[in-house]
Amino acid sequence: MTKEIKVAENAYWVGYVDDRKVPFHRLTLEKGTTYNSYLLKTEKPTVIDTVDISFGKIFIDKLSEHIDPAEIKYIVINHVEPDHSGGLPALTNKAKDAVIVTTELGAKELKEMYRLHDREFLIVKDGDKLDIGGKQLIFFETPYLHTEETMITYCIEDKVLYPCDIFSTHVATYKLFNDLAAEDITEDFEVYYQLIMHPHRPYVQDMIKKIENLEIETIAPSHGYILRDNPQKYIDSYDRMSKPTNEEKNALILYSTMTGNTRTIAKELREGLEEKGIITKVINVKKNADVNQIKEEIENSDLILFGSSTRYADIVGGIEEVLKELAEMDLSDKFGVAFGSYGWSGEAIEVINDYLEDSNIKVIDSSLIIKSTGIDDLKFPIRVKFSPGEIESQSLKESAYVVGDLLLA
Ligand SMILES: Cc1cc2nc3c(=O)[nH]c(=O)nc-3n(C[C@H](O)[C@H](O)[C@H](O)COP(=O)(O)O)c2cc1C
Repeated sequence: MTKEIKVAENAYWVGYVDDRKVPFHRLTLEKGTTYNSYLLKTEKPTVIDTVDISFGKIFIDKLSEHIDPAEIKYIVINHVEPDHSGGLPALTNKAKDAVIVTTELGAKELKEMYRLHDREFLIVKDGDKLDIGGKQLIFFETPYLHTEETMITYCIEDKVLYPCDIFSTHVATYKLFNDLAAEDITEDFEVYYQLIMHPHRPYVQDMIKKIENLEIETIAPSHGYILRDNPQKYIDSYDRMSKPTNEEKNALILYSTMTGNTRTIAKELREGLEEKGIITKVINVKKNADVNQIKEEIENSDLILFGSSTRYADIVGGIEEVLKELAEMDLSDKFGVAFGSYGWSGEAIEVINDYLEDSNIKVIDSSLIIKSTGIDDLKFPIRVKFSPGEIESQSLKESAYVVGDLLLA
């Protein structure tokens, strides 16, 4: 039995300290990590997040030092990734009647991941409250921090924020409170932010707005240190690191069209990029366009989006004349994206992508987006059948946001 770690009155850490060199997001966590789970021992005992999927049994043993797991009434899952929800199969096995509290998307994903279709779920939205008998919890949706379904939990009576991955550090230690740390934790804290949160920094700003009126005495995240000494310092640090930079970024959208559908795509992409603060220029590249002038525009841009519709399996307008030049240019510091409207096969988009691949531009494709952001429902190159409808327009905006974030990272 390890020493009791108490976060607040009747609130205990029931996590696991993983002192291996932990493989994580294609990195190795040299200092290991912890999976922080918390037990609120109220009239309706509640567990907030669990541990990595490899440590289900140890987790139940740890929890059993405080309570018979069968007594658990609520299991709050802030974030479905298996390093936090992985103890759920072991816990639900013991806590037969516990209700799982999470977001709508979280519930959908958990049911699939752990075959929990028969379990009772309580779906919560931004600002919803839950009385757990002696303490009240409030939930806030914090999408993309770190994945789309994520939320955070605040305990009103204890003034403790349980933000899951947000405000975490990767370090294996039983001295879990920041004031007990043997060394300055700033670097570990900031490195974690840069790796996990920074690609989603507009959402960090949204999250900070949601918590700014909460009285927070302790931040109890899901990895590493529990921040009870000056928690505001860490919120301010996230605010500072996630603020948009003044460094100007330029995008160029080049397209060719027959009837205007690809122009509409270009317009949606431009609007999305501009919402991200990226200065965006759009050029309709007609036959006999001035290729040298367009090359100059490319040189001055950080991101170039090349679009064409498909006509008899081929590219339209004058854009291919520009594409032919790319292999001879140094584009190694630039990102490139292919897009276009099509009817049934859309070869032009793929041929554009081939031109990009044959140059040294950094081609944004689905693989790169998944690896850098974890987002898998936006497809690159960007393909739209005929004219974009409402759903496609929204998706184009989101694609622009993701590309914009990549550019600003
Ligand atoms: C003459 C002609 C040929 C076309 N050939 C193809 C084709 O080979 N493959 C395809 O996917 N779509 C084909 N389309 C459909 C267009 O790509 C589609 O209508 C697209 O939305 C047009 O976009 P735009 O307005 O930007 O030119 C063809 C359309 C026309 C008028």
